[in-house]
Order: sequence, then C-alpha cells, then structure tokens
Amino acid sequence: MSLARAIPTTIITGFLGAGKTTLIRHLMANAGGRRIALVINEFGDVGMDREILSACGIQGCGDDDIVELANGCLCCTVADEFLPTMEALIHRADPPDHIVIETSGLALPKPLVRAFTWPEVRSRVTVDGVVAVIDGPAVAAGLFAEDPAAVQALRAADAAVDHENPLEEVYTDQLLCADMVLVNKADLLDEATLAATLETARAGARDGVPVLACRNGTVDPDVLLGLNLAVESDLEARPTHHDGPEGHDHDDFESYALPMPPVDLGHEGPQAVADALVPAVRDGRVLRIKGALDVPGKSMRLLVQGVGPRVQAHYDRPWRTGEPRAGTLVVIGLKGLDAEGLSRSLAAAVAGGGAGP
Ligand SMILES: Nc1nc2c(ncn2[C@@H]2O[C@H](COP(=O)(O)OP(=O)(O)OP(=O)(O)O)[C@@H](O)[C@H]2O)c(=O)[nH]1
Repeated sequence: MSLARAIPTTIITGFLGAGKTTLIRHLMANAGGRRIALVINEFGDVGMDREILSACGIQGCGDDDIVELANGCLCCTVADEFLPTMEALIHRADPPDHIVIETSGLALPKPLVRAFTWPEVRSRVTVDGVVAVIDGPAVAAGLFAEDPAAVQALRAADAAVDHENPLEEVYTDQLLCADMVLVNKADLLDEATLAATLETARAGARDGVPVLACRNGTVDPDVLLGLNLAVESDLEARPTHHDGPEGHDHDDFESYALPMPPVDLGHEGPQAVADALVPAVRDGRVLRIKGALDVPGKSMRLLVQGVGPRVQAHYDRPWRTGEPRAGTLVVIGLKGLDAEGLSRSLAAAVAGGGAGP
C-alpha cells in the first residue's frame, strides 16, 4: 500500500471571462519552485486557454504540465475524462506538488469536488480549496442578478421554474462552493462601486469566506494555495441548485467556432480590429468571444479576447510551421443567438480591420 501524501488540488471556478486564465498565468509566473500541473476545461469544442498559457513562455507552463479537457464540461464528464486525467497525474514518475484545475466558466464546482471522493483517486488527491474568480464589472452591472418581475412572470406560467436568469444560476453555485472569492477587474471599478461589489459578493458567499479585490489575478500564490481544507469532506456545507448524482445540462448556452477572413489592419494597431468587433458583440446574448486572427504579412497571430462588450487584441505568438493561418473566433452565448448574422458581422469587421466594415 502506498503511503504517498495526497496531492493538494485547487479548483479555480468563475464565470466566462472573469479572469481565471489570467490568474493562473500569474500563479505560474510566481510559483516559487512549486511544480504545478494544470488541468484546463473549456466550454465548446475549440479550447484556447491551453494555447494562451503555453504561449506565455513562463516556465512551468510547458506542454507536459497542462492537460486540456476540451470536450464538454468537466463537471459533467467526471468519469470519462476527469478521473483518468487525475490518475495519470498521480501515477507519474515525478508527480506534481500541486494540481490546479481551471473549470469552464459554465461548470458547477460541486460535482467536480464530489469526484475527489471516488475510490480511484480518494487518498491520492485532496481539494485544497475552491477559488471563485468574479468579474467585478459584470456583477456591478447586474449581469447575474435576478429580475424579480421576470421571475414572477415565469413562475406564473410554470410553477417549476426556479430561475429566470441562467447566468445567475451558474454564478450563485460557483460562489456558494467557494472557499475564497476574488473580485477581479478592480481596475475597471471606481472605489464606491468596488466596495459595493465586494459587499454583493460577500452576501452571496458562505459565511466567513474571504472576499478579496484584485486586478489581473495578481494574488500571492501563498494566499491562493495551501488552504488545506479537504473540501471533499465538507460537501454538505455547500448548497447548489443542482444537487444529485447527475450533471447539469447546458441548454441555456451555445458555443460556435466561426471561421474568420484575414485582417487588413492598414496602418492601424491591433486594438483597431478589437474596436471594430465591439458593435457585433454588443448583442446581449454574446457572453464571451476569443480566438486568433491572421494578419497577412505578420509572423504572429492576433489573439482576440472579449468579455461582454469589452474586446482586446494583441499578438501572442508566431504561427507555427505547418499550422494553417486560419482565423477563428469562438463565441459563447445564450441560446437563441443569431450565429449566422453574428458570423457575418464579425467577418465584416475583421476584413475591414482598422478601416472598419
Ligand atoms: N481590465 C482588466 N481586464 C482583465 C483583468 N483580468 C482579466 N482581464 C481580461 O479579461 C479577459 C478574460 O480573461 P481570462 O483570464 O481569459 O478569463 P477566463 O475566466 O479564463 O475566461 P474563460 O476561460 O473564457 O471563462 C482577457 O481579455 C483578460 O485580459 C483585470 O483585472 N482587469
């Protein structure tokens, strides 16, 4: 029988675009000699986060230490994908000191924590803590708030309806499972709004859970790691909308990988194309957009990142030898999104580059 100590595992949860990958980049850059393995899961078939992390050039973000589970949502594919991944990490000749799991923005953390009690991994890994990254401006704008009038109207039509806002449902579950809450993007909030947003987050979290403000995920790894909470033994303290052995479905959300034409930037800088995309993503059903674009004549690909109506672009890494220079934008939105119309307007904005469509 092995007496190896259980490998502490930190689960990073948080809604689409809240800043989980940014937090992990900071963590990896400041790991202080810890060997950290990352398990990354994204909603939709095309994962970008592994690419973003492995393009960052930080030691420890090497390909071997990043496992991507791109198909489906980790909390719903525990047996098929998650457990074999964890077993492979545990049984490595040189197991990591710590495992960090970035869940998809739509995942509910509790079923994932429950998986740590499965016989395959119990006693070999333990959940050190669940960290929820909150998008401060999105919370301040009421993106996750219930609209009481709409809830009432739905209840009148169907007594079984609990939540009118599917975003609120995911957000609440993530917050209630957290051992630490980071209100990120504090740089985009004024002092009073930040104070109010911290209060809103505190009200949504369990009693006594620390709620910290941060920007660009710059949190000391000593604060983040080593909570030593054995969360899997404390599941009952964490309420959820989706208790039960089955996963949840994602019927409220859809994801598309949209092919994009080359960008003609003219004399403009990369942000010009990001700005040109904003009108197209202003549709309230678009929650997240990310992808890479081809700028002819440039050896680097142009990485685009958008959360709600904020879109940014920068060159992140050279196109690899043999890699097709095919522009793609992954869009995640609420069901009912006009994907064809969106695809047309995004493509027109991209083709127009800095000149605009
Ligand atoms: N202004 C500002 N932008 C931020 C901050 N943190 C992250 N961002 C930006 O927000 C966008 C989303 O950040 P990510 O770290 O990719 O978010 P995520 O939670 O991993 O996103 P998903 O994996 O799609 O759910 C990126 O464009 C980041 O550069 C912050 O503190 N301030």
